Amino acid sequence: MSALLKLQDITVKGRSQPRLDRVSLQVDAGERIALLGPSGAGKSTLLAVANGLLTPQQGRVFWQGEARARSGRARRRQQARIGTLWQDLRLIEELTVQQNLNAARLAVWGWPRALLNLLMPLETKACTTMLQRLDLDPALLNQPVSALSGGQRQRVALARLLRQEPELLLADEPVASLDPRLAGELLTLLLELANPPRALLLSLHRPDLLAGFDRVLGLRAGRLVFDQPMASLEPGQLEELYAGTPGA
Ligand SMILES: Nc1ncnc2c1ncn2[C@@H]1O[C@H](COP(=O)(O)OP(=O)(O)OP(=O)(O)O)[C@@H](O)[C@H]1O
Repeated sequence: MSALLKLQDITVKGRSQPRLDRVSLQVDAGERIALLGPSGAGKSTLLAVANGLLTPQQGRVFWQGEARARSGRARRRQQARIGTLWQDLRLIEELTVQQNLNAARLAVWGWPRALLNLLMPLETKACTTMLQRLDLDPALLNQPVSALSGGQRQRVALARLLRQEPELLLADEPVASLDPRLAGELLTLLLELANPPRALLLSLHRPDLLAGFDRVLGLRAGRLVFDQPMASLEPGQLEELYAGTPGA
């Protein structure tokens, strides 16, 4: 498999200690990776470096073998290949489902088409297909997001993510605030959507939900303490990862 994302010796400084401390890892096409670690370990920071929102003080980031562009069109083009599912979903409440889905295309559309989409939502057929793929009724396309249930919102957020046509999916603790049923459903969906060659890197607080992942990373105090196939993870490694933290 080929490398999608490579982080090399990444350090992000923090107030008293580094948020990430010389972290190196690679995400290959088709991998489904769970990122574990106690609160404050640096999981969100690592995902922010991965999606390009945060530039590390030290180290290098490569996307498909090329050094990450510092700014401009090349950077946006690289970032458009990486889709992020945020814990709070970041849907735009007052806009319709279709306008929200199309928000995923703004990076490639340019502003005239983006403006037109606000007046007259575009690409209805592609949006309908996306909703159907996520078992949502296409009649929802014209509904404002504010009218949807919690479960529908999650699926719309996933549909928007897919509409971006990313090669790498990132998700920052997507199940943290969900009841067990919704959490299980969302993880199953994400694992299904991350079908090869697409890859998934997902941070998680819950080691009980690791089924279906190929690889697991353990982060503690900004350091990568393990990076291995899921099948070889030992219970003792989890105990050590969470030792001395609340709830451990
Ligand atoms: N914007 C920021 N500026 C400075 N330090 C920050 C900032 N955001 C987070 N930190 C610090 O960086 C460290 C890592 O935080 P991060 O949010 O990446 O951890 P996390 O593993 O995602 O935690 P959680 O599971 O609680 O979300 C923590 O010590 C945190 O206080």
